[in-house]
Formats: sequence, structure tokens, C-alpha cells
Amino acid sequence: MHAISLERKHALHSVAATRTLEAAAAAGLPAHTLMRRAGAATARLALALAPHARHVWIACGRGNNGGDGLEAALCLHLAGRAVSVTWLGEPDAAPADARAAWQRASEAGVVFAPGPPTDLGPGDLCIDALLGIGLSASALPGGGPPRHAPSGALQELLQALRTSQAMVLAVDVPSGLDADTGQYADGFAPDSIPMAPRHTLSLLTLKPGLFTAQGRDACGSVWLDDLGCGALAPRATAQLGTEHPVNARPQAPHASHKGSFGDVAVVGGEGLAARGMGMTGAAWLAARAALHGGAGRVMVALLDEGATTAPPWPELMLRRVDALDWPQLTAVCGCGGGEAVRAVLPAALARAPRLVLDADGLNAVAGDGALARALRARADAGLASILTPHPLEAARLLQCTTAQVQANRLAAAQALAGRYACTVVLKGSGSVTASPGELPVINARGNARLATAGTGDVLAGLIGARLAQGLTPHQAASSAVQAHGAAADHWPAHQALTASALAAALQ
Ligand SMILES: NC(=O)C1=CN([C@@H]2O[C@H](COP(=O)(O)OP(=O)(O)OC[C@H]3O[C@@H](n4cnc5c(N)ncnc54)[C@H](OP(=O)(O)O)[C@@H]3O)[C@@H](O)[C@H]2O)[C@@H](O)CC1
Ligand SMILES: Nc1ncnc2c1ncn2[C@@H]1O[C@H](COP(=O)(O)OP(=O)(O)O)[C@@H](O)[C@H]1O
Ligand SMILES: [K+]
Repeated sequence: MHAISLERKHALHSVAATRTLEAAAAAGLPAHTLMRRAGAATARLALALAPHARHVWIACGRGNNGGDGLEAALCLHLAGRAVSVTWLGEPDAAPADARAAWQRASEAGVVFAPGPPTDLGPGDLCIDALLGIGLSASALPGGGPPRHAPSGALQELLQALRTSQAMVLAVDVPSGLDADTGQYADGFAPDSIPMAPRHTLSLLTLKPGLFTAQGRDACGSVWLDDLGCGALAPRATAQLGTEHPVNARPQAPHASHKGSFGDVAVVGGEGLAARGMGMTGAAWLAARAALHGGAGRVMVALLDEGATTAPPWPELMLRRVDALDWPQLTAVCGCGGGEAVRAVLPAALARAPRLVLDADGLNAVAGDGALARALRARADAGLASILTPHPLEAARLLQCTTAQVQANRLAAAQALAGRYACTVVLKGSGSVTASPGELPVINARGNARLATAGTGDVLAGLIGARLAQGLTPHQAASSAVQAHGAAADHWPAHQALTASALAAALQ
């Protein structure tokens, strides 16, 4: 068992892949072995997390997730801990593994109670073994009419886990969360983020939904125990994090010059005169991030007719769009681009060998079939493209709703990558980078301090810098997303995180 470090990459497996592994592992082991291992692992982690708990309360559901909880109760009881269990199951209706666990726990004298002890305090521990990967998919948003609604008893136990002052350890997955998508099933989403610390012990595999959408808030710290079956794991569904260098310009040769690190041109920043909304700041932010991200030369082509302002940073060079030498550039197109960016896109799509398309550049493609076809054609011409939509922009590109994108972020990013034959970064908590033929990467770095205007422009600039320095689109995008998130994670608590400061902090 180990805590999941975000400093290195990890394989992620869908529920279906985990079920395949579970079946293969169970076939080679005596009956009930996996559940006993799961219970023992849960008990070990419980003892490590709350060594001084006066009481451990375990909420167990009717299925095998509840069976893991019963096995954990037995181990903790045998270790001399004060344990009580609330079990929603019945021996006659329980699956075989869970029934055996109930029998062993009962015979050993584990205490069963209708609800949690009334005096659970901050030093105590709750274990959430209500629902695991058997959560019915029909209850998920968009999954059709729900077969289940959470019963009153289940709701009460969930509420007790969420309002308890005691730390909560979730077995396999926080109950009600879909382990594939990170979305709660209907009726399971909490009203607010719980105050007590959360831990999640994922069993057999790490699942993608633990790290994207609602997953990060639901899980807290994530641990993995492969139950001794890691060697049987099937092909990964996705990857958590990346090991590409956080600093994309490590140990450059002495005989380098500024042309060795690529030219980035940021094209965007509609002026105030066009529609009464000045967005030139977005272009400067992307340019500054490209500079700090290690690009050799950074140019800015503002979509601001008649602007004669000097660059706010002298390292940045102003260019008119018609003076851009497209074939030599990595173009970052769309940041603050407004309506004006539409006119520039045909040239950018046709001529830029490396293109990062952000914000209004994406909206223009979503609303114009000719631009969409031009984007799609770039792959056949050997031109590299990266799209960086947030969920609303992704929904426009996929002609669906934001809720549908969020319902399965991994699938949405992969669908976009397939549709446009390019790399896609679907932003938001647990950003997903998907590219045709590559394992998608979920980034679990970053936090809500990034939810401030302009951080997306900074990301686009950083991706551009990495693409200009020769990383593949998938590497450039996934490593930049990780570096952007890591910068936010390391941000001093007492210091405001603004997009400008973030751009300057990048390396
Ligand atoms: N087998 C093994 O080898 C191993 C399995 N392991 C463990 O088993 C877990 C998977 O167990 P599982 O398949 O029994 O599913 P589980 O998560 O307990 O849920 C099923 C229960 O929930 C109910 N239910 C479902 N949806 C619902 C909803 N929306 N609202 C309300 N109720 C809902 C459903 O009701 P039913 O459909 O029966 O009416 C049933 O009672 C896995 O996460 C891991 O912890 C480990 O020990 C490793 C080895
Ligand atoms: N809660 C969050 N957790 C992690 N990352 C976040 C969160 N909120 C925003 N971000 C990140 O911040 C950036 C915001 O980008 P975007 O929505 O395009 O903003 P803007 O257009 O203002 O620049 C994205 O990289 C996104 O993933
Ligand atoms: K659970």
C-alpha cells in the first residue's frame, strides 16, 4: 500500500478494466481472499491514520464494498480497537464474499449498531464502505431513468459520514462517486465540502474518476493497495500525471542561441475599439508565460487596429499579423481574440506548423464549418495542433451541453481529439490531455486558486513554449498542464495568485 504521490506518473484503470483484473485475480486464489486482503489493508491504513482513535465506526453497504468494511471491522476488533459497524445488508441477500465476512465478524464479537456513536470526535475515525465500484451506472447523470435512488437509511449514513467531525477513510471510492468519471450519481452529491479530512484507499487499481471532476474533493488523499495483484493488471485506461520534465529547458548545450528554443507568436487581444471590450491583457499574459516557459523569442500580434503601445515587457516583440512569418512559428492563437480572431484563423490554420488554439479561437472553429474542416485537415498535412478548451468551449466544439462534457471528461477530451485529429486539453479540476493514439493523461495538480481570470492564457503560452522547444504535442500539453498546476500548488498561502504572477513564476 502506498500514498499516491503527484510527483510521478501512475496507471489508471476504468471500472471495467478493474473488474477484468478482479476476475483474473480471484480465479487464482482461494475463495474470499481478495476481500480479506482488502479488509486487512483498510484496517492497516485506519490504524496508521488514526492511531489514537477512541472509536472506529464503519458504515457498510449491502454489496462487496460493505464486505470490505466488515473484514476491516474484524481486523480492527482483533487488534483490540473499539469498533462498531452499521450494516445495511442482510445475510441471506448479501453476495457470498460479504456474507462470509459478516459471519466471521459476528462470530468474533464485532459490535453492530443502527448508527454512528453520538460522541465521535476529531480524533476518531469513520470508514465509508457503503458503495464502491458497483454503483449502478443507471443512476449517473445522462444514464437513463435511475434504477436506484439512495434509500433513506443509505442517505442517513452518508449524511453522518459527511457531517462527522471524525476523519473519514473511504474504501475503494467515496460512496456515490462514479469511479470512471468523478461524477456523483443522482442524489449522492454532498451539499458542501466536508470539514473533516478525507482519505480514500483505492483497491486493486487507481480509477480515473478519483482525480477529475468531483473526484479530488471527494477523495482527499488517495492511497492504493493492489491486493497483491498488480502484476495481472490489464492495459491502462489513462495515466495520472506525467514524468516529462517540469522545466522544459534542462541543461541546454552551451552552444545554443535564442533561435535554438523556438519562436512563439501570440495572436490575440482584441482592442477596446472593436466591440468596447479590451482583451489585450490575455495576449500579453500568454506571451509572458511563453517567455518564462523557455521560448527563445516571443512575438505578440495584437488584434487591436492602430495600437501603437510599447510592449509592457521589452523582451516581447510586437508584430502586425501580416508581418508574421507563419512557417517559422509556433502560434498561440485566440487568447482574448474576440471576434477579430476569426479573420486570422484561415492563415494560422493553413500555415502555422505548430498551433495552440485557445479561447475565442476555439469558439470561432465551433461556429464555422470551414474553419473546423481546416483544423481537421492539419493532421493530414503533418501540422501539429493543440486545443485548450474549458468545459463550455469543449461543449461548443462537441455541440453538446457543458453538463454532458463534465459527465465524462475523459470521454469528452478523447472525442474532441478524435474529431479534430489533434491534442486536446480539457481544463478544469483534473485537466485531461488526450491525443489520437496516446494514453490520455489526467493531471491532479493545481487547485481552485487557479480559478482566476487569465490563468488559461498563461497555460496556452506555456504550452506554446514547450511545443516550440521540440516536445511532441502530447508531451508539451501534458507537461505544461502539470507545471501550471504544480506552480499553483506551491504558491505561498499568504500571496495572491494572479495570472501575471503565475506567468512570472513559471519555469
Ligand atoms: N469481488 C471482489 O473480488 C472484490 C471486490 N471488492 C470490493 O467490492 C466492491 C464492489 O462490490 P459490488 O460489485 O458488490 O458493488 P458495491 O460497490 O458494493 O455496490 C453494490 C451495492 O450497492 C447497491 N447500489 C448500487 N448502485 C446503487 C445506487 N445508485 N443507489 C443505491 N444503491 C446502489 C447495490 O444494490 P442492488 O443493485 O443489489 O439492489 C448493491 O447492494 C469494490 O468497490 C470493492 O470495495 C474488493 O473486496 C476487492 C475484491
Ligand atoms: N478548481 C480548479 N482546480 C484546478 N485547476 C483549475 C481550477 N479552476 C481553474 N483551473 C485551471 O485554471 C485555468 C483556467 O483557464 P480558463 O478557464 O481558460 O480561464 P481564463 O480564460 O480566465 O484564462 C485552467 O488551466 C484550469 O484547468
Ligand atoms: K466506499
